[in-house]
Amino acid sequence: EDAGPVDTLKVKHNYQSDVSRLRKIVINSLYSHQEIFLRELISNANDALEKLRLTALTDKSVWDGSDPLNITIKSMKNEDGKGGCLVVADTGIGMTPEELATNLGTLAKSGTSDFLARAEGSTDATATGNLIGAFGLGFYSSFLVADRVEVASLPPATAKNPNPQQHVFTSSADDSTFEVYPDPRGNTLGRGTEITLHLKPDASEYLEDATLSALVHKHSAFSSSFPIYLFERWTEEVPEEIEEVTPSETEATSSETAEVAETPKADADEDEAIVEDVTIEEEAKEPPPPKMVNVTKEQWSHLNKQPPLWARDPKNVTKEEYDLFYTTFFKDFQRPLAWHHFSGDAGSGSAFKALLFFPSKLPEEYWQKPLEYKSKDVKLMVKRVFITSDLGDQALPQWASWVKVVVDAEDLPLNVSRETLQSNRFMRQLRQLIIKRMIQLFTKISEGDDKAQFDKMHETYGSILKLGAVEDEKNREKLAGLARFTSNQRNETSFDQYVENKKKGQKQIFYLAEIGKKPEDLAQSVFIEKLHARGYEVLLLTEPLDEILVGHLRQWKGMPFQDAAKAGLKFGDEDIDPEEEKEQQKTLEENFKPLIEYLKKEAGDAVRDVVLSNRLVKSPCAIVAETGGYTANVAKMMAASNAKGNRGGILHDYAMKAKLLEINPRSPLIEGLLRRVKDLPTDENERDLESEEELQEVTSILIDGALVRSGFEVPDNNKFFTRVDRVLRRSLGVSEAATTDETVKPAPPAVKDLSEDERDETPKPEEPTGPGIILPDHMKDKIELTMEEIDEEGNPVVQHDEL
Ligand SMILES: Nc1ncnc2c1ncn2[C@@H]1O[C@H](COP(=O)(O)OP(=O)(O)OP(=O)(O)O)[C@@H](O)[C@H]1O
Repeated sequence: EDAGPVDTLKVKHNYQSDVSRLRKIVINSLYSHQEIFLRELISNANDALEKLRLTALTDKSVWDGSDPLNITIKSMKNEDGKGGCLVVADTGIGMTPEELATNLGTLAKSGTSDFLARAEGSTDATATGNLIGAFGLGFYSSFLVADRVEVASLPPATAKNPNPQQHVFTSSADDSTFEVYPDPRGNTLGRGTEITLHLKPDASEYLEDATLSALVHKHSAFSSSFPIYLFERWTEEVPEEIEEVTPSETEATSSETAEVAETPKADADEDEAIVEDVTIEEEAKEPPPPKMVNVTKEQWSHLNKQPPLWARDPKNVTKEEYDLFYTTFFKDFQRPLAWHHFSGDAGSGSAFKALLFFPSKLPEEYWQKPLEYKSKDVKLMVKRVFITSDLGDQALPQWASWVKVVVDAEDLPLNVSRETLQSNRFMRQLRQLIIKRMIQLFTKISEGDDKAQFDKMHETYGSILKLGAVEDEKNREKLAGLARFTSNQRNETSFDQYVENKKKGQKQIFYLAEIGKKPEDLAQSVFIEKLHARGYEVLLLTEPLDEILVGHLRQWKGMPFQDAAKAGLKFGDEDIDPEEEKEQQKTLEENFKPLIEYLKKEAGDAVRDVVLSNRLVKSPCAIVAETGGYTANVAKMMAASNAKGNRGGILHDYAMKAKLLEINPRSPLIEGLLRRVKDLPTDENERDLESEEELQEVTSILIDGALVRSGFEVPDNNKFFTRVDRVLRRSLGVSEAATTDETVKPAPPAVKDLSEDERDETPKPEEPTGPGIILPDHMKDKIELTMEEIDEEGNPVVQHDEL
């Protein structure tokens, strides 16, 4: 075959493998999401127009503002009525042939492999659909509806590329290759990109104007601030009188307006050009009623005529419109949790309108590294023109960096460069302004009646509020006030609610912290036994940031925070009955003095002191950290993070040891121990060493038990269990000297020592040759094995014959 002049210029490329994989997913598993292709193409067209406009800010030769920036959609049915093409075009930045090949032939997006793996692993089409909603398939979604796609593109002339040439990228749905070649039609576009989709037979609905118009309204009404035009044709029946023209004159009329029909002007909606193509259906018959004729009318109709949502009066915007705006503008497939639509002057006279959204879910990448996440969704517009989403030095603090905002300023000069923007007063105020509005929105949800929304807010943003309170000193009080905690009395309480609930005389906010523990388990802790029994509220802090936050706040409304696992706990009513209480305490201390002295000696280094407890009800004892000492929770964090800080230093050692053993004078166990200690003979000659050792052992188990009960680890697990074993034996009356039969069945011989045949043979069940030991045949006459069974006391029971 003779290669035509164009064919010789065609360059064939292979798709990068990721692209092939992606196209496969598109073609095979996304049938039910066909319609998203239009949204994706419009979004790309919008980006290309935005890019052109931004480039033109600094380089007027690219676009001097004279020709319109717009997106057009036109369908063309085949003559035979079967199938046809859909053409989506823009007058944006366009692509060079190299860009056509790289942009459309490779996947440069981060996270693509992850997306592919997830989409390929999923059998659930809806899940894949959601993934795509989140990820955006972009250009490749064309193959959902098209067998073949042609992309003609022409970039603007620049100093570097003074004579750009229009090129075509073409590929079929089932090809693993694509071609790029000069457009045989020449530079027809003027500038921009034109995508022609040769629709699959099952996608012919996208040739219908009504379907296309509905789709644009559904998915793309808010996705572009550039006009989107649809080429519409329809037939009207009109009285014959207007058609007092000959067919040739009609053609002339139509060609006069053809230009308008072909390329919509920027103001096409005011100047709607209608092309009338007339067919005379019937021969003129006499007389009236007037003859009716069918007239085909055509028009570029402006689909997104409404001003952008943020510029409208909030009173006239419906919830559906906010939802739709959010999902299309910020490309999220889930509806937002809440929004705030406001305007103002940023204190500097710069009038602006803004829309702020809380997503209902935060991106995975935010949770993975919240401290490195950079906001990309504060979109700054000037007079409806997108300028930047890079706030540079004025970026939001980490806790707020996920928020999605569009701000449209009226008074900023349109050609502000990004650099001058950074130092602009409005920009400096923008950050505080957004944060203020975010806190207002959180407060509104907190105080509102929508319980479902409130719950969702705490599920999604609970930790964010705490992060904010820790990170953002200026807004600490406000954010901490919004945070909710579980307590021993209710599932959610704020610091304010806690303070309202305080008991008479109570001067401390009680809390107990252990990361990762369930609040209901924490509620069982020894440390809050008495607080709980007496009806005091204790905050149960189980999230990583909780304790840090409490540490930063130190107090709330004048009430200091008190760790229930630490010394210093005061109910606040200790002074109500001072004389009687003090007397009682004195007697108790006097009474328990011998036990306290004994325990101090026995506890050795494990604790710094032993005291009578005022926080225990049922438990015999607990280990309490002193002020400056590590609680079990902190000790665990230190171990987990392998914190080097003071480790090995004097402070660290002090903090590790700064613990008190608190004993409960009303516990029968402690009373029992006291009796035994009191009974110890004081005379050297009367000492009973065995019972002294027993008492030491019991005491040691009690202390270790207190450590465990209080969340610490025992210093030596082996010693602990050896002691427990001994005490168990004693209580069961088993001899302490009795040893355990430690005979075990040895592993069979190594496979490499067996002959070939034996290796393949499946082992036959053998007659037992001894206490459960099976020898392979070839070893039976080589090995002599004697075994003896012993009883508990270690005495032989039966003597087995030799094997
Ligand atoms: N109409 C267009 N005009 C100019 N360039 C385009 C056009 N459509 C696509 N491109 C280029 O091709 C690239 C790939 O497009 P694709 O739709 O696959 O991904 P994307 O637009 O980068 O991502 P996403 O669709 O998720 O926003 C774009 O980044 C852009 O550079």
